[in-house]
Amino acid sequence: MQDNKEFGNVLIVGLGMIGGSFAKSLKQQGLATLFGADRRAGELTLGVSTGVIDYPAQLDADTIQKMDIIILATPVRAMESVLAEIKPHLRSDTLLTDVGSTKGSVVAAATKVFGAAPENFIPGHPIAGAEKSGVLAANPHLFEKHMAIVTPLPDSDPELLDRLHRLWRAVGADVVSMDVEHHDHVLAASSHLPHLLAYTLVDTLANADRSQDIFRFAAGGFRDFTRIASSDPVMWRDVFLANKDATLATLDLFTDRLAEMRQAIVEADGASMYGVFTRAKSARDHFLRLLEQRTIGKPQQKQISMAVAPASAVNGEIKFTGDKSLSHRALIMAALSDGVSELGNVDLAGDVKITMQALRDMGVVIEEFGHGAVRIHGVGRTGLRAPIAPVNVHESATSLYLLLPILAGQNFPVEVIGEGALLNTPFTHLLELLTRSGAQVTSAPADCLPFKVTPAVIKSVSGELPGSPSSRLVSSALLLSLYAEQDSEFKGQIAIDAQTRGLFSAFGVSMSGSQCLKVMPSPLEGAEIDLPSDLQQVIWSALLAVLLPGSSLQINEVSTIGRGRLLFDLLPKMGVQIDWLSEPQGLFSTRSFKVSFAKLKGIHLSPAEVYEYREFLPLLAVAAVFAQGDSSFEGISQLPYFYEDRMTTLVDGVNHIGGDCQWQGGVLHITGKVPEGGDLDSAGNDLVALAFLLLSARCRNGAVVRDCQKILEQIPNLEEIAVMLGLKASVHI
Ligand SMILES: NC(=O)C1=CN([C@@H]2O[C@H](COP(=O)(O)OP(=O)(O)OC[C@H]3O[C@@H](n4cnc5c(N)ncnc54)[C@H](O)[C@@H]3O)[C@@H](O)[C@H]2O)C=CC1
Ligand SMILES: O=C(O)C(=O)Cc1ccc(O)cc1
Repeated sequence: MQDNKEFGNVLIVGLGMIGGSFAKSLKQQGLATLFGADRRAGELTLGVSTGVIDYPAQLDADTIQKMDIIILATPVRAMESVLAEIKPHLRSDTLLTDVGSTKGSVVAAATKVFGAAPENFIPGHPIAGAEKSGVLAANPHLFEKHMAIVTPLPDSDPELLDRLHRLWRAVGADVVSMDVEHHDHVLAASSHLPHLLAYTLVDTLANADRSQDIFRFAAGGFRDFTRIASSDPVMWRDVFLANKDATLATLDLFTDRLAEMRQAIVEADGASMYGVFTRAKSARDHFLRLLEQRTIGKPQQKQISMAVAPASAVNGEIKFTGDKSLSHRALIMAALSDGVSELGNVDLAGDVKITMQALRDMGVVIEEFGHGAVRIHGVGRTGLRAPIAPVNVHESATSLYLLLPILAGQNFPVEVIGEGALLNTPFTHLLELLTRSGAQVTSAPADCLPFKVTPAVIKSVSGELPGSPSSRLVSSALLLSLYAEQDSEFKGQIAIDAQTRGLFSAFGVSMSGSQCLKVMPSPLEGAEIDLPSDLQQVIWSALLAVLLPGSSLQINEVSTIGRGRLLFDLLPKMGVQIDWLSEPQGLFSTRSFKVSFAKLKGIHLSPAEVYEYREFLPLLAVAAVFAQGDSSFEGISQLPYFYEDRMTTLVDGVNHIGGDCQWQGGVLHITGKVPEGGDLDSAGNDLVALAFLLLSARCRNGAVVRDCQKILEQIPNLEEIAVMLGLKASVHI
């Protein structure tokens, strides 16, 4: 027997599917010498012959005393008698653990047997399994990319806890730690209740009249829903005997909801049913994506690049999905309205999905009809419902800026959490805006997420906004003003663009004044709005046509107010010729136009222009790279820091592939010059990536744009659009 293996001698008591899978993985990796004990001798014989264990064993003094690790893998109610057998011979430095599906009962059994749970006993539970049982179902890969929960007790030995973590990691699991009671409540809902429902459903139908036909014509749904009713009956009987209270609590909750569904059917209340189904569908879709990330590997860690070969010409006609920023805000305002809104051409990708999920979690019914058509059943300004879990804005700063002000105006407390880079971002200006208006928001240190929002009276949102406000901060202020007791008056820097005014007026909110803007809080009315094309994509494709000789591109339904003024004011100054094909129409003065190849001229942007067009600076800078003569952008350093970061990444990329951009005294100077091409790193910034794709199309040798995950999340059909326009772009993972 070798004892130089990392985990030494390991004994599995209960060599069934889970114990066998564990043993097989350790044995195949050569990490331990495996012993198996089972009350069924046949399982041990099979265990040896199929290479799951090295030796069959008894729970006698000789065996127990030479073990470094003992893992209990019997059904949970058998563990007490197994512990009693082991106790007399157990060494204090042997790690004693288990894999049982309930934890309170196992701790109670150990306490009963030992007087108090010993320091070397640390319970565990893999969240991986199958409806199979027995050692022949052992699968050494069962735990890979799944979670294993450990529930250390107050006196657990830290060194042995460390060994338990290493043990689970060795079989491929991600280890999480939680307390016993929490474990039993969470698992009662996520695992025990579904098994109870599956067993009961199959049993009900199997004994029903017409049961033959019910099973004969059972569609895929029945099979999916009831797979787990093939699980081991002894194991599951034990689970429900062992986790009685937590299972009853979740079962009662479910029974109440089922009764509500029954009532909805009695009353033919389609709206309620639809609400539950849409919420459940989107919650599950969202949850499945998270699960996929766990099992397939996290996509945000995958590097996605786009290679662009020098392109010839772009031609044809195109209409883009709706403006992202308007989509976000229109959804929120519709959700807060006292009626039903019909929105068309909404961009439902990327960050907008996160906002939508949060609204659904708070009781808003959103119907999707494809191609960006949605119907939203508004709940009124203060009609959101407290979500079951914290509101998660993931990595979307926009969702945070738009949701936080409306959460501040609700009458329930709520926690807001985020992920990734957002967790290290201070939101000082946003918090300042909210708290000085009377909102109650507390944050983690350094103004970072998570935030706790408690109900409070919003007094007024008046005054100057902190710093040189970002577009998001302006939106936060406007949304917050919907909750203010008094009219809000904005002064100074803040210029509310015509699109925003249009959006607010569509929902019945009036604004007056231009220098000193007043927002009168009032109930919102449901609206019918068709959103204009996304302006980033419009400007991107228009510049693509302008840069590539032989191009002629028609772009449909573009808003020509607000930032849409770019098309009238700024681009023509650079030599772009816009041929308007239709008269302005509707709320956003939407028009179609044609744009063709043109020789660009350098441009000088004042600080006011830089502020107004701050979201478009990366695209404008790339246009300047290909323009004749010099360009300069003043005042970038006075913008919120992330605009400057964005431009720094852009400038580094341009210079890296042979362009000529220089910062002098805070002014960005760009000398027109066609770069050679090469590698462009967008550092995960979506707008920089979009600008780099434009840059690549016209470089001498094409280029590869790195780190395109975010832009592909925001514009999922970007590759398709590029190909449709005639751009030679391809995605590489
Ligand atoms: N099946 C699953 O998907 C999962 C099960 N678990 C837990 O893992 C444990 C084992 O489950 P499975 O491997 O699925 O069951 P299994 O039925 O495949 O294996 C259990 C084994 O324990 C043996 N056994 C029963 N009483 C015994 C006793 N007093 N002394 C010695 N051996 C005894 C049985 O003969 C059998 O071989 C259970 O506690 C269960 O709650 C945890 C996660 C997933
Ligand atoms: O087969 C399935 O889908 C399961 O649900 C597996 C499972 C069963 C019991 C557990 O305690 C953990 C996982």
